[in-house]
Amino acid sequence: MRGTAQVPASKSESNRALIIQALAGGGQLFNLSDANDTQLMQRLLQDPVAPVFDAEDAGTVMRFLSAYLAMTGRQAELTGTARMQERPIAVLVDALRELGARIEYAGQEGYPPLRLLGRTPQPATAEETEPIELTVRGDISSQYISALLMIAPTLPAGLRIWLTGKVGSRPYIRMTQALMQHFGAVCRDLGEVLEVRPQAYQPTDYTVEGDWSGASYWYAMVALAPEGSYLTLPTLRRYSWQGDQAIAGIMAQLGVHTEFLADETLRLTKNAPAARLTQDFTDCPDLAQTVAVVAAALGIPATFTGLESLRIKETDRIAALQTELAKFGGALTDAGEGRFAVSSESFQVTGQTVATYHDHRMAMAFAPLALLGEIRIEAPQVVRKSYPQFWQELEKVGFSIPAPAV
Ligand SMILES: O=C(O)C1=C[C@@H](OP(=O)(O)O)[C@@H](O)[C@H](O)C1
Ligand SMILES: C=C(OP(=O)(O)O)C(=O)O
Repeated sequence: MRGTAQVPASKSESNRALIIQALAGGGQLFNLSDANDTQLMQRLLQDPVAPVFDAEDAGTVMRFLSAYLAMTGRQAELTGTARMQERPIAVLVDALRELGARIEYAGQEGYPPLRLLGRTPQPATAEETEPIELTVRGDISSQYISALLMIAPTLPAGLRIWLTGKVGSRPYIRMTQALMQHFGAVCRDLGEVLEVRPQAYQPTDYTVEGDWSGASYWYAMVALAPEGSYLTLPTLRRYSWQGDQAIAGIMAQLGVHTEFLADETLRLTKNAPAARLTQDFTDCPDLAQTVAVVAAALGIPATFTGLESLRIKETDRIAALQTELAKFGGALTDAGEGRFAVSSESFQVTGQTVATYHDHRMAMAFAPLALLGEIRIEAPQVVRKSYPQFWQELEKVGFSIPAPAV
């Protein structure tokens, strides 16, 4: 395999930039993602009177818009797919209520859909200058914290958030802070405490970086490709705000060498892999599926930790991985105390059909197995959530993807 693959623009950066741009009242955004999650955010933000906002299956849209709409005092219903209605949101709703938002659950308590009923302005604190203090758990989703941080500069006295529990996806919180800062709003990060003073966002231009989570599938392909393979990936930065840049270090152990030919041109080449892998995914949960499939396919025994949030994403990703890996002779076994073992016995790719469970990452994580044999992917259009051009890019580097026989 040799060639150049285009990765999409980061949907995480895009969706933050869109919310902050709306709060800043201007600034131009370049290289916005064509992901459905971003298209959706853009559309919904442009509709000032919609009575119902449908976030579909986009976690960032659901969480960031809840905070944005609630704090701008809008009255509307916020809903999503059947799966979105199983993804918890109580931590964010509780916090927004403390900030004066009136929110009801339209269905099950603690889950979307939400009914936003407007906002009672916060009673001034004794000292007008003291920020409102919130305690927010960080062990369910970092998106609640990002959502609160982005609206924090608009609060009359700002916000101080005390984080409790094991904070997962921390780099996404740092990405939020970096984008806020880019638009002129400072967030003090004291580890357990995040503090934002009232500030005005400045309309500023921003060019979104390529998506490192999307790049992970290309790393996987190089890991499974024959000796002498290489790939070039444009738009990825040496100094990224995305925690999923961790894929470079992880894949170094699975035999992929990363080199920047220029600041935004990445070259991946094939190397010898290590004998085993131990990896904590607390900071980068979206990489777990990619790495699990590669380790199993290469027969490299691996121990994974930090997978707690996988069960509440687009699907239960642990169950989905277990079922699908088993079709090839791979396994993801719960070893207790938060540890999972990836193993495989005579891993073989012989035309199996992979179910995707409405999860873009299931489709993309298993696609690289096509380097080892024929494989069928069910509902391949799921990739539109984050990487609509994924299959076309595969064809460009030489994969043959015949239309399925009906
Ligand atoms: O803030 C973000 O852009 C994201 C945060 C992560 O979610 P959690 O914080 O729920 O782990 C990640 O899995 C998701 O794909 C995108
Ligand atoms: C978990 C994901 O997205 P979200 O939570 O934003 O739906 C993802 O893209 O893998």
